[in-house]
Amino acid sequence: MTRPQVVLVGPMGVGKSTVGQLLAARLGVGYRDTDDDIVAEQGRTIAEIFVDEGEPVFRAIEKAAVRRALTEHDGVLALGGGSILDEDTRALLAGQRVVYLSMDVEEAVQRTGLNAARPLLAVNPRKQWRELMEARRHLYEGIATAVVATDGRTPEEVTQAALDALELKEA
Ligand SMILES: Nc1ncnc2c1ncn2[C@@H]1O[C@H](COP(=O)(O)OP(=O)(O)OP(=O)(O)O)[C@@H](O)[C@H]1O
Ligand SMILES: O=C(O)C1=C[C@@H](O)[C@@H](O)[C@H](O)C1
Ligand SMILES: [Mg+2]
Repeated sequence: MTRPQVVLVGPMGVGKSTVGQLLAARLGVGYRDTDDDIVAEQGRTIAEIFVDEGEPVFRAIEKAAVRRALTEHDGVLALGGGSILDEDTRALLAGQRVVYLSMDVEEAVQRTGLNAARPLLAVNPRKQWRELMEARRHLYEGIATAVVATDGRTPEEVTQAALDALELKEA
């Protein structure tokens, strides 16, 4: 069994995939993303899983995917934005190096826009994002080793801030 060097959490569109890949390159390790794992394993998009089977089934698939990735991957791991809703998943994250990437609502709307690939933001992105964050902010903060604000920062600046916050050295 192994464990990731860094786990990235945060809401949809905050830059987990973008920053995760930059961080992995800087650390000289691999990058993995549980949303990508789910799409590969299921052979369909996340939006399709939500439409075909509903959110509870997606969450069960996600929980298994996160558990697997946390024990298999030793690089940078980005989790789906809602994965921290699960209590068992939060327990697995205790003791790991977890970075919460944060942003405010205006930045969120700019980054996610009206992107139909994000089923939870499909109707009224600004209102839905605010509601999601009211329910989740304390969960992200509760499991984070470090909180890195991404507003007004380039992906490279966010990556540097994460390395600094974790006091990690580059490869
Ligand atoms: N620091 C940043 N500044 C500006 N734009 C950014 C930044 N980081 C990411 N982006 C842009 O925001 C969008 C979402 O980024 P990304 O896909 O990395 O987020 P994510 O957290 O992985 O989202 P998802 O929840 O869909 O997995 C992309 O278009 C990306 O280019
Ligand atoms: O925040 C969420 O609940 C989600 C985030 C994405 O990463 C995907 O896992 C999916 O769109 C759900
Ligand atoms: Mg992503």
